[in-house]
Amino acid sequence: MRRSIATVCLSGTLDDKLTAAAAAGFDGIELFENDLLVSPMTPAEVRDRCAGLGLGIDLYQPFRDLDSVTGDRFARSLDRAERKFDVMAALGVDTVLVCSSVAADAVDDDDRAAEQLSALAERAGRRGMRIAYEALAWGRHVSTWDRSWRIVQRADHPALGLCLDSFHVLSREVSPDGIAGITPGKIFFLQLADAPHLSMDVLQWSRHHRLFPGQGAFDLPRFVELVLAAGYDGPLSLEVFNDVFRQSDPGRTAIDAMRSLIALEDGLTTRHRPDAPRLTAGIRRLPDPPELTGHAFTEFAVDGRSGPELRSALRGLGFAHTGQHRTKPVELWEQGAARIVLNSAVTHPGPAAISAFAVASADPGRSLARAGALLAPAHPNVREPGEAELAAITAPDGTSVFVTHPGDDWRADFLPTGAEPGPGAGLLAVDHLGLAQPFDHFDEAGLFYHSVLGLDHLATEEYAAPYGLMRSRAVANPSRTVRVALTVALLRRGDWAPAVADPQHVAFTTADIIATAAALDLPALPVPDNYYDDLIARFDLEAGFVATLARHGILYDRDPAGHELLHLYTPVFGGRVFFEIVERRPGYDRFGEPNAPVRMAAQRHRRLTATP
Ligand SMILES: O=C(O)c1ccc(O)c(O)c1
Ligand SMILES: [Mg+2]
Repeated sequence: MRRSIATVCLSGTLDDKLTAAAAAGFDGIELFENDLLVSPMTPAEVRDRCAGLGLGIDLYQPFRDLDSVTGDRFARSLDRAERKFDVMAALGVDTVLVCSSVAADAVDDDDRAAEQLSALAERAGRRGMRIAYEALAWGRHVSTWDRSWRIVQRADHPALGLCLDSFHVLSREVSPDGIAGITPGKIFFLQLADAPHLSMDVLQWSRHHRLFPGQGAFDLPRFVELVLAAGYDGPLSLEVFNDVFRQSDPGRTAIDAMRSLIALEDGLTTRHRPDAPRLTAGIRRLPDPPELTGHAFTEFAVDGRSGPELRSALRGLGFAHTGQHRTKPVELWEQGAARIVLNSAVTHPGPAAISAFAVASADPGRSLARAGALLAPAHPNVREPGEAELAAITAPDGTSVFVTHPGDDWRADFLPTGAEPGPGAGLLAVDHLGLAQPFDHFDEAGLFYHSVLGLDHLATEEYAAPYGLMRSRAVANPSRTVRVALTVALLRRGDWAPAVADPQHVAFTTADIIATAAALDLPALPVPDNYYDDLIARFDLEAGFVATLARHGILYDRDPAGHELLHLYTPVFGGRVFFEIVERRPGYDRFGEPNAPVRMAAQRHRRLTATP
């Protein structure tokens, strides 16, 4: 199907927006009137510019407050419309979006609205144009899709149809099911936007918090299937009002937008409905995401200062330095199936950082083909002759994501040091990575990991930490052998809050955290007694058990179904990274989020009191 994007989704001048939309591969745009008004280009120049970029203009929008007004005002609206039809003719666009009236004096009368829309459609039709009528969720009287459809039916004019906007439909209580029964050909335009669940005024929700499909809480695949069931075969067009996107590099936003549409289309075809072949005739499919079998390795970039600190931390955790890269200053450290790579070939010295991680895929070629189809940038791989071919993509925060074979052929690039990975402290494998994200790319990152690697979104959690509100959203594969917890500070202002609010970490699993804790040779993280007092109160735990936890600085969480997590954190090393050790009791599928503020305060406290 045709893929389009409203200019209002993108930042910059009209020319910036068109260039970005074209570069991301869109077929067309919805031209938002304001973008034309502020542009020095004439409508004919805009038409030529779009044509030169291979973009069609699929919709002109919006025309406001036409319907339901009283006599005089309506006559003026018709004159105003004729002028806009002139502009549309020069632009070469044949459909205009008319949104339901928000005017204080709008009349609550479907017959009158139908009559007026029909009169407008008559004028549009004479010029070969069409009116797409959209019920704004905050329309004065017409605020639901079903009411706008009743009015369009009543008007019964061939040049009048509906514009359905997923935000307006799904933000209201009215069920969307009836959309499948709309007369074929009467949906003139489809606008797509996702949004998080928020309990707030619907206009504010729409104007500030819309997201691209797959980034919010709406069931867009189902919505699109209903629209396709009604015979719609026009563009899938994104219309996302979002405060961050309005200020972000439009080239990047347009790629994020295109990725969301590609993933949405792909999600449609995988729904097994009896009428699926007919519904999805024009839909493009991606290679299915292959099964991921685990974290292969995690790479830290270190420099002369952070490197020694991390080496000593890994030793304290029971890791052994088992391999040295054949050609690069890169070390392999191992314990059980947990592998850490320390890369000293950093170009920008600074705090240690998770620069890359590798996941093992049942079919790396197919994983990468899918990533490419979803516009994931390929990571340039500098490889010497004879070295393993390690393909990688770059995640939105710049982290490289390698996709390896389950057989670990990448290890051939490391010469054994002779050190054997002994039992260490009982660490078995990587449980998850904690990757702090820049605020502006948090939603993009969630969609990236979900669509590119086929990781499912787990619940989003928010918690109040000492230096600000944090949001965490984890993604994981179905077998939970790959988990990534994305976190973000919901606001970053001034320089009071220390950068320690944004560290990254690797969490390892153990089968017995008390034995592991006893075997560690690391500085402890001071967990306050207040925390343990509260544990007893909150969870009704045995005092003796809690005393054991306290002795080792182990934290505890229990989900509502009674599944338990025991975990401990290390201090921050190398300026920006720390480790976690988890003992997940069967059934626990979270990340101990309630304990994150305790960890942050303790890490901060230790920084202030520890001698370097
Ligand atoms: O917020 C608005 O005004 C507005 C305008 C046009 C649309 O298509 C829409 O969904 C919202
Ligand atoms: Mg809309």
